[in-house]
Amino acid sequence: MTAINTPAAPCAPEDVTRVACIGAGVIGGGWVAHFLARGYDVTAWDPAPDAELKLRRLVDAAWPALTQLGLADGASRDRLTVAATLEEAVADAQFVQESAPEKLELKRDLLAQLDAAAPAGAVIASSTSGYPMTDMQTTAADPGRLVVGHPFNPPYLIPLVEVVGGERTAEHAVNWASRFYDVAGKSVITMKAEVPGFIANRLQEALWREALHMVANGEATVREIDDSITEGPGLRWAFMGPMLTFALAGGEGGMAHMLDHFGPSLKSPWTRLEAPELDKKLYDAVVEGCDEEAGERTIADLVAERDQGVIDVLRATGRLPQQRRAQRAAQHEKHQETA
Ligand SMILES: NC(=O)C1=CN([C@@H]2O[C@H](COP(=O)(O)OP(=O)(O)OC[C@H]3O[C@@H](n4cnc5c(N)ncnc54)[C@H](O)[C@@H]3O)[C@@H](O)[C@H]2O)C=CC1
Ligand SMILES: C[N+](C)(C)CC(=O)CC(=O)[O-]
Repeated sequence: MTAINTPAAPCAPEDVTRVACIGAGVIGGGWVAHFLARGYDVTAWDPAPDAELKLRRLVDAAWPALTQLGLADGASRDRLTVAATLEEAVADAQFVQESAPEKLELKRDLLAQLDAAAPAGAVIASSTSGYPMTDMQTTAADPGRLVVGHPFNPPYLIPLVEVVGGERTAEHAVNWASRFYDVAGKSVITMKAEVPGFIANRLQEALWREALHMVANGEATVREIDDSITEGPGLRWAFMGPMLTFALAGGEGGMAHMLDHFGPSLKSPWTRLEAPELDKKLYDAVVEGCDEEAGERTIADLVAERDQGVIDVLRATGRLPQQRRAQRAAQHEKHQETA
C-alpha cells in the first residue's frame, strides 16, 4: 500500500451513528437490516423503481431473526430512510457500504460518484465478492478512503467480513473500517494482501468448481453434493476450520502426521481446478437439481430455514452476540483478577 494523503474520517469508528447503504438488493438489504439491528440510523439508495418495497420486505423478514439475536438499544426499523438520490443518501453519512451489481465498470463509476458526494474522509466500503480494490479505485478523486468490506449472505447473520485496501488505499482507512465493523458486531479479517476472491471466496469457489464438474460428468447429483457437505464436513466447519479439522485426522501426530500420511494424495487427480464450461446442459442440471431439492419450499421458506439454522448453530457454539459479550466480560474479569 502506498502512503495516501486522504483526510481523516469525520469521527471515530465508535462514534458512528449514521450509515449509508448504496444498492439494496440481497446484500445491500442484508447490510441495512444488520446496521438497523445494531442501532444505527441507515439511509439507503437504490435506482430500481421497486427497491424501497423490496428492501422493507427484506428487513421485515429478517427482523424476527435479528430480534432472537438481540437488538441493540434503540434499534428500530423506523430508523431507515430511503433517499431519492445517491447524493442525498450519503450527504451526512459517517460510513458508506456499497452493494451494487458485480460489474467492474459500474463499481468504478459508482465509487467515484460516492467519493464525490460523501463527506470528506468518510470511509467507503465495497461489498464486492472478488474485485481487488486496486481495480475499482482507478477513477475516484480520493482513492485513499476506498476499501473492500466483503460480507457473507446474509450479512445480518453471518459474522465474517473481509477487509482489504487497494494499492492507493490509505492504511488508516483500512484500520478505521476494520475497527468500525468490529464495533458494529461483525467478525473481521483484515487482509494484508489483495487476493482476487479474498480468502473465503477463493476457498468456496474451488469447492463450487469441483461440484460443477461432478454434475457435468454425472458423477454426483446436486442433492448428493449438498448432502455430502451438510451431513459431512460442514458440521465440523461450523466451529473448526479445515486446517485444524485435518490436524485431528493425524491423530496424536496432528498435522505433521496428516501431511506425511495424506500429503502424497495431493498429487493424485482428485481435483479439476479449471472451471467447467457452463453450457446449457450443466446450467439446467444445476438449476433443476436445486429446484428438486427445494421441493415445495419457496425462497422465503428457505431463507427462514437458513436463518434459524444459522442462529441455532451460533447459539450451540456460543457465538451469539450476547454470548460473545458475556465471554469477553468473563475474560476481562479473569484478567483483572490475575493482574
Ligand atoms: N449475493 C451474495 O451472496 C453476495 C454478494 N456480494 C456482493 O454484493 C454486491 C451486490 O450483490 P447482490 O446484493 O447479490 O446483488 P442484487 O442483484 O441482489 O442487488 C444489486 C442491487 O443494486 C442495485 N443497483 C443497480 N445499479 C446500481 C447502481 N448504479 N448503484 C447502486 N445500486 C445499483 C439493483 O437495483 C439491485 O437492487 C455485489 O458486489 C456482490 O458481488 C457479496 C457477498 C455475497
Ligand atoms: C456467491 N458469492 C460469490 C457471491 C458468495 C459470496 O461472495 C460470499 C457468500 O455469501 O458466500
